[in-house]
Amino acid sequence: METIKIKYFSDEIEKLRYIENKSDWIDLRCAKDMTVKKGEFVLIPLGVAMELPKGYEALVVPRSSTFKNFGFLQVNSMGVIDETYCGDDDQWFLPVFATRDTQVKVNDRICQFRIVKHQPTIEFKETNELTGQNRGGFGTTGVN
Ligand SMILES: O=c1ccn([C@H]2C[C@H](O)[C@@H](COP(=O)(O)OP(=O)(O)OP(=O)(O)O)O2)c(=O)[nH]1
Repeated sequence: METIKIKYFSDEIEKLRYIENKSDWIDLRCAKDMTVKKGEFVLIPLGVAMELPKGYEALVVPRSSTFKNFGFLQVNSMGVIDETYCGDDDQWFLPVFATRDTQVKVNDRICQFRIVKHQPTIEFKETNELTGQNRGGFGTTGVN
């Protein structure tokens, strides 16, 4: 069990909950009503800032239903919340592109996150030749 210190920027959103036995990804909510025009890029405030456990970062992705419900595409594909993003004003945001005129309401569940451990320290060692077997190049295994 890990503990996350969390600050809410809105009284109108429900508190985050870890739900057991379903999916361990945790839903995040939109912190204000927003009307967005087709073709616009906006940062959706998620109404929370957190101090992640030491040695962890958080990954933010859309819910499966986000595109169907709102027509939003997450422009960075996956948000990475660094452990150092832990200040009092460090609210989490979801950067999105609206593919149609749309509305999102305060407290709507818009995306989800989980925490993951940092990768180990990595040293790059340059070589002129790799000894592994070639796979045939990018995208060569076909569709079946
Ligand atoms: O979808 C996202 C991605 C990032 N962040 C916050 C947390 C993260 O720690 C910080 C910086 O993100 P990142 O390092 O990916 O962005 P950058 O473009 O490299 O900006 P910076 O110069 O602030 O590092 O912004 C979000 O709130 N939502």
